[in-house]
Amino acid sequence: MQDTLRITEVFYSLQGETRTAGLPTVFVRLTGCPLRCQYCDSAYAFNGGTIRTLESILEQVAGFKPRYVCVTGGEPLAQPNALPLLQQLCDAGYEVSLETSGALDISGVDTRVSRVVDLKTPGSEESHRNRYENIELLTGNDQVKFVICSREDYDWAVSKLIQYNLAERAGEVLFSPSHHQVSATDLADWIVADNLPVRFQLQLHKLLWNDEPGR
Ligand SMILES: C[S@@+](CC[C@H](N)C(=O)[O-])C[C@H]1O[C@@H](n2cnc3c(N)ncnc32)[C@H](O)[C@@H]1O
Ligand SMILES: Nc1nc2[nH]cc(C(=O)O)c2c(=O)[nH]1
Ligand code: SF4
Ligand SMILES: [Mg+2]
Repeated sequence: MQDTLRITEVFYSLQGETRTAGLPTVFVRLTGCPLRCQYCDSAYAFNGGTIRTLESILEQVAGFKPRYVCVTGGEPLAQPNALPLLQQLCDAGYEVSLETSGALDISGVDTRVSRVVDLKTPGSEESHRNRYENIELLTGNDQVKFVICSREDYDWAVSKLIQYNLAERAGEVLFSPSHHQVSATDLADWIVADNLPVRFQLQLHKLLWNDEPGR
């Protein structure tokens, strides 16, 4: 039996988020997620997908000749074979990032991978799933993201930033507005007013291509 993963899509686009925003990137979107964030823009990846061998995924990625590869979902870490996929992508020489909800243990992820851990805010309605043990594992190669739905979420994110000293612990702390749920301008103004050591980000792919899957 070969190693397999359930995959929703593999596509080439510009990275819309995180510290490599704007750079051409291959996305591997794994199917399935144990969470149900109220804002999820990738609910089409909850079900369906195709069972594929790691070999066939690596071959398709190689066809794009990328520098950057982003493994996302769904929740990638819900499939055990995400770990060998990440390792083999690193072995192939790509700069690899992983988007994860932080609800599952990140300790087995190859240390060459930039782990983008989304600390789920109360507004997501999944904050009870946060696995705070993950925070101690973060290094300067990793990123922490807050997707903010309201002023209350912003205040909560600031309290976690301070409590866990996240700006020192992680390479980047990202504050992103939940799409159309909070004013991006308000969020930007709050960050400036509070002189926060965080990076504001907008989902570039939504500005460029609205909300089409595979972009
Ligand atoms: C679709 S998730 C997949 C990876 C993983 N399940 C997670 O939540 O990090 C990728 C990123 O998109 C963010 N996201 C999803 N829907 C969003 C929305 N409506 N507005 C802003 N960010 C969103 C998530 O919070 C997460 O950081
Ligand atoms: N262009 C583009 N950039 C992205 N960065 C993270 C994405 C995701 O869905 O996880 C994503 C996506 O879906 N598209
Ligand atoms: S954890 Fe990620 S994929 Fe799962 S529901 Fe939340 S945003 Fe969507
Ligand atoms: Mg997306």
